[in-house]
Amino acid sequence: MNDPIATPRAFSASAPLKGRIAIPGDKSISHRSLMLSALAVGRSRVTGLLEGHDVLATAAAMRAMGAQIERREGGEWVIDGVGVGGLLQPREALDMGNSGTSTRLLMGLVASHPITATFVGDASLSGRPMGRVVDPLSAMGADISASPGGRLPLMVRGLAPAIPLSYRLPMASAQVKSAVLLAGLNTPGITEVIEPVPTRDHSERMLRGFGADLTVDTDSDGTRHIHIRGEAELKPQVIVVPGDPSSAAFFIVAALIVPGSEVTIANVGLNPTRAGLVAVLRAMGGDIEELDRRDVGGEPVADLRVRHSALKGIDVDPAVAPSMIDEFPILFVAAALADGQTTTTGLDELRVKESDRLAVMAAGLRAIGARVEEREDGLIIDGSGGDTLPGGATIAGHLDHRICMSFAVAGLASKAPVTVDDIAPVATSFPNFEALLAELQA
Ligand SMILES: O=C(O)C1=C[C@@H](OP(=O)(O)O)[C@@H](O)[C@H](O)C1
Ligand SMILES: C=C(OP(=O)(O)O)C(=O)O
Repeated sequence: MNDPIATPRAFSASAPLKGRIAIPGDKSISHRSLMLSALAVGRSRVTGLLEGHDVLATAAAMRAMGAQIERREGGEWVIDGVGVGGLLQPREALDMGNSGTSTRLLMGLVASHPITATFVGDASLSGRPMGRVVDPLSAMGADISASPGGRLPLMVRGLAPAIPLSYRLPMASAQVKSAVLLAGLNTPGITEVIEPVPTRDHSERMLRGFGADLTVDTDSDGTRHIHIRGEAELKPQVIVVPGDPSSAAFFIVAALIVPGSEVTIANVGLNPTRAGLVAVLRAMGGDIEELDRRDVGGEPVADLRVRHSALKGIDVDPAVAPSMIDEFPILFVAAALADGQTTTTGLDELRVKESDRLAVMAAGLRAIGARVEEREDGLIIDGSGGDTLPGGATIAGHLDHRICMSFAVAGLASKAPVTVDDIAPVATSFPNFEALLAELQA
């Protein structure tokens, strides 16, 4: 799915960013909208779906397993589901492209259906650990043969009826949680996921919205016990996908670090399990105002007005990490422009994303003149105090959209241009990133 010919792109010191933009739909909610609609009985309609490569990989896979999925003119998606238990054997390998979410959640779905599916992906995805879903899904009875190290390509032979499981998550991962809950959808009895550290809760909200019997009990120490009753019948839904806070993050930081900027980002999802970056940037002195807080599709949403701000370095509490796990690359850029030191810890999970985001961000920021120390589980960054960075380097994006966009934003506050070696990966999550940037620069 990635362009075999690299498309380098240079980003240079920017005039103030001004104006109002709307960012595309939330990637996590878009994946789940397609999967759950494809399992409902009847026709669902989705607007605001993110039409990035990752989500399109999910759409293609659900089609290959029997769902009818169509994009109508005007951007509405219409999905005719097969019903829980009704997924068909795909004829060919499911190409997951660059998408960890597609892979892990779909492995969960296949695990409790009487079908066999092979999962393949690009070079980045093929290096990422799948053992974290192989373990619980095998315990539910799926027969999974993975490549060495628990990697792709791998084959899942589902078991129906599967065996209900009570599973305590060994790492904070919404993908692993969701894989087990989705497997539980077609498993007789109650499947339980025990979540010691809360992660994004879109699966729970949406499963309930589709009519599944799902309950959450929280212990006094915050541990969540999520129960789903299997062999559920899902009812079709009309879904409006809110804007993706992980995409908004790039323009929030861009507006904060480019002098003279004032930008309004419309329709940003602010589910508390996703909104960590806004709180951290405010603690650094960022001027981020919430306008018109409202509810879109069962998720809190607001427009954000962001003005250029003098940022100061802080110690980021590792407890907020799961609520901003994909936003650390762009936070590191903000920290590189702040006054004083920013420390981050507890970020081991960043090493197994589309790239090793700690190593790649540390190397790239150093290459453009920032002062960065890489630790096992985080970065320590001594900021420039608001001065532009030297820039003038070409950054390897390692097939990681968030790395590419982070260095694009860094280029806007650098003396010499910052070149991203291949801009193509941005289309996995944010196809109109460059177009929106150009709008704000016009
Ligand atoms: O469930 C999801 O939609 C996601 C969960 C997170 O991954 P992990 O579960 O690996 O933390 C996140 O990084 C990813 O972009 C999307
Ligand atoms: C980690 C990410 O996605 P995925 O795991 O779905 O590839 C991301 O979008 O930053």
